[in-house]
Amino acid sequence: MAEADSSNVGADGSRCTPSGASLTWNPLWSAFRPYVSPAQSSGEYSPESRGSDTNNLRKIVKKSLVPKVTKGIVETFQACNPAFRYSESLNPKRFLTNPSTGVLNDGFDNANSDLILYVNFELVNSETKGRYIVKDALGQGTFGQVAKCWDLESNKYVAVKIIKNQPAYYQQAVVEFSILDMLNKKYDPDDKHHIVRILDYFVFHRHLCISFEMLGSNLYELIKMNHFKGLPLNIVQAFSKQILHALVVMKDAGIIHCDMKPENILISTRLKPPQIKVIDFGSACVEGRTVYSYIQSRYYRSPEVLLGYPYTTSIDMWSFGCIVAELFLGLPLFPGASEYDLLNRMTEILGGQPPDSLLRDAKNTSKFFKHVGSIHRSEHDGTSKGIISAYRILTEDEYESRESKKPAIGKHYFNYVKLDDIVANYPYRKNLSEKEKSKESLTRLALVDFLRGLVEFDPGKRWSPLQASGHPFVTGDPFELPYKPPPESPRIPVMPTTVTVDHNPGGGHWLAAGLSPQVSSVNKYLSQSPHFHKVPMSYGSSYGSFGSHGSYNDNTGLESNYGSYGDINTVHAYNSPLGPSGFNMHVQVGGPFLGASPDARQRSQLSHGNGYSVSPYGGLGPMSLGVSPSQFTPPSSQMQISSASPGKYGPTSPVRGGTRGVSLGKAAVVGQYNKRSVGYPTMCMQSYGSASEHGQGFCSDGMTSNYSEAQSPGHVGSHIAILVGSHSNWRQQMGRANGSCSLTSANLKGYPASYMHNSSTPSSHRSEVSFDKIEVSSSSVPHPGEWDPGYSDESLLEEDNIDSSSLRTEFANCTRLDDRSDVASLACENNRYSLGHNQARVSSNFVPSNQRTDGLRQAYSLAEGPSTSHDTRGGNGRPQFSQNLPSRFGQQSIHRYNYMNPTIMHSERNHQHGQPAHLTYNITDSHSSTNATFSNSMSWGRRGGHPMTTTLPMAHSRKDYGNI
Ligand SMILES: Nc1ncnc2c1ncn2[C@@H]1O[C@H](COP(=O)(O)OP(=O)(O)OP(=O)(O)O)[C@@H](O)[C@H]1O
Repeated sequence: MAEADSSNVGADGSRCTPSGASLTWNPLWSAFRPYVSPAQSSGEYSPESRGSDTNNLRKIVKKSLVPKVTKGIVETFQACNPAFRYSESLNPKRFLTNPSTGVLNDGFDNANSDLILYVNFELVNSETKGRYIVKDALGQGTFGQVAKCWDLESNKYVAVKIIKNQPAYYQQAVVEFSILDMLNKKYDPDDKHHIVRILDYFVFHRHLCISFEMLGSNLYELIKMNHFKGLPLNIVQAFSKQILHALVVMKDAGIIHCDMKPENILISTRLKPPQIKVIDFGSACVEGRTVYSYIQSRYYRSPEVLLGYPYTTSIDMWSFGCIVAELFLGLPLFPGASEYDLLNRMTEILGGQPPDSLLRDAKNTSKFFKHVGSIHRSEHDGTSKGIISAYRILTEDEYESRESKKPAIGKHYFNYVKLDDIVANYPYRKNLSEKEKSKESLTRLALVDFLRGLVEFDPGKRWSPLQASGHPFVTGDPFELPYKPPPESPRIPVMPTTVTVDHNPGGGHWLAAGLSPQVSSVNKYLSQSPHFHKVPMSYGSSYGSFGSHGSYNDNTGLESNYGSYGDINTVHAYNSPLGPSGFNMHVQVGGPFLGASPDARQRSQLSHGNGYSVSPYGGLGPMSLGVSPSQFTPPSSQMQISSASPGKYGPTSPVRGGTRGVSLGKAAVVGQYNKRSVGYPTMCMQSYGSASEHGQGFCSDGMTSNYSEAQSPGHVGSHIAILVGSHSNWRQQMGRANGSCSLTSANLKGYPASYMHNSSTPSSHRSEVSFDKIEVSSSSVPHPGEWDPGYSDESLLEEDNIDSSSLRTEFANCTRLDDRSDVASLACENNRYSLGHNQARVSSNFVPSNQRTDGLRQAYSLAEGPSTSHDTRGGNGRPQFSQNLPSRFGQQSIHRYNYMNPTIMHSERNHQHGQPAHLTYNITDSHSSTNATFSNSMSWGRRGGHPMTTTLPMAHSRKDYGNI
């Protein structure tokens, strides 16, 4: 606008007024000359057009400066220069991946084998032509990245997990996908069981991408937003019920999640009323085929896992109990700084210890217990009766002398020791009438009883999800103690062959559980596949140990094979003539061949190979399902995560790291500490979305009685059934595991075949991976709306719908936020939420739900107290509170559009320093109590007078690697 139009320049070079009057050149005039519309300057000016020009001008002028130069910048430019054209391609890129220098995969990947993402980057499913526009980062971990993407087909946001471009990560993702796909399709087709949905998957530039439904905040964030004061009981009840739904399905399918914790339960805001969903099946395994002994995040780790005892789906119930307690208390029930500390807390708080039968057989018993030889009355039981046991937990000194190191002991945050007292004396919300308090006290009784059935030392007595679902705390029925759960089918005996793999760096388990990356004799049909590639004999040392029947990998090309895997396993693969591309493959672990399809005309038998996966190209490669990526990483390439440097590869949480040592991303990179529990699941793989979905029995548990169910009904498509046909009782749900899932060639076009074959990670690749200097894009990156013309208000709104206000929408329809009383009340009656008033309050002043704002950070650090930064548990500080450091999720400080009003959680509760209100089971009015408590009278908000120290446990930094 400042530049003079050429039409205003006179023939002599002097400036003219619009009317043509010649002027001596005067820059001031040129800068402030009256506006001349294009029509005027082109001579098409007429008095009639003047009005519209002026209106147009007014439109621009009317807007305040900020919108004009921000979201209206294109319009402004065009007003200044009609010839201006906006071109998105000329935009500077806002990178979401760090580092963002392309050094691998033709420049598409950074040094960590992560696809370099930036805002508006397009992911394309080459098969379906589906396009996903990357809008933001949701998470970053060792597995890869999770990006918030706009799905152009559905016009919705989705969360796309983009796996690192490495075989091990790929394989791990296949396991996650396979398990989840089976759960989605076969066990929860109507999406009623609170398990995250998989929407799509594809390979893009050699990266496996899995698209999930977009979810919001997780329960840890929710607790955090409530300043770790715990949630109202009715919310705890509602969430418990929903989580149980998921657990029922998982148990039904024989799937052990292995990493249940608040962080892995996300709130779905699209559903009304808001619901929670369980995510992260990256550690899941199949019951009866458990392999890894080192699983679960520490705070949520069950006694049997801790002690090295065979485990079942009941370990998830233990974790669930811990989650429920944490939802109510706001702090972890067992924030053990070490396993010893964890066990000690369990025995103190619960007043008991694992049964002798467990202690007798668990492999780690001697690490924590002393065998006193005769019946012993435990000191840890506060009751007069004591525990009769031949084992006694070690004292700290004993532990130290036995382990040659002091056990890390964390702080105690509760003013009471016993579970009953902790719950009973937890501060009540303020403004509760006496009547309401007495109602809540009865509900608390129900809660304690509920928790006791979950955090039960004896896995055999621990309630199943179904049994727990009937508890009055969940149903809202009158509570009568003690709750006697209906008998459930006999507990699944853990098969004697269940293997636990040491997490011993020396003895490692590179080849443990999963399936051999190499199988010497390859089924001819496999080898005939144009996409089948024999795995190059390039494996380095294989440290797997499994079974006792000799070397698992009998491939001659293997170098040091330190482990044995048990060659009792037999793999049958056959070609079904009924399916044009039908490969039916059954992997047996011992026992006769079962579940054979009658149409199997040709069959070959593979020995020593119990691990197969589906080649993306349609063939079956000797890849392991549930194989730990680490298995393919020779010791030489082991990587360790510095506890002090939790970068994005650090544990996502203090507890998280504790868990797994696991998997790929997570554990794989931890190298020798890898302890992923994936094993080779009895899993059915089937073409995603193919007609073969109807297949029954391909996921038979391999028992003879399931033979008939293992018949192929003649569907078309690739069926890959991996049967773990054990003689021993594998699980109760005979023949129920008819789910099937697969990643097939058709769906994975473009993925390097070699990745499907358990080939070892090329050393060159490995050497390129640096796990210790990864930083991710930080919250310092400007909001896309600040600079990205492609960013629209609609996208902002869309995001708001997702989890802006994480709770705004999440609970928009169910919360009653009372500003005046500073209590956000949630109306929730047996999962029925009622729309509250004063929603406006939650619509402002949002705080990023997945990113600490100053406010939150401040609040958090206040709670932490000065000592926490010196807390050495896990050796981790709280870098995630730093804006540019990874969050506790082991990911970047995520810049998200979702904001949440922290104040909604700020309601106060009465400070209660009174006498311990010991729980009593003498309920005189039990009938009314529970129901009443679940009525909509519950307030949402923190409790004042938190009985715990204001110093938060280090736990909340979630930086405890838990590998002690
Ligand atoms: N469906 C989803 N909707 C929204 N966010 C998601 C979704 N799935 C995952 N995320 C985000 O991505 C993060 C990582 O996802 P996920 O937990 O599945 O991977 P992970 O392998 O467990 O990662 P980590 O290394 O953090 O354990 C989650 O913590 C969450 O913040």
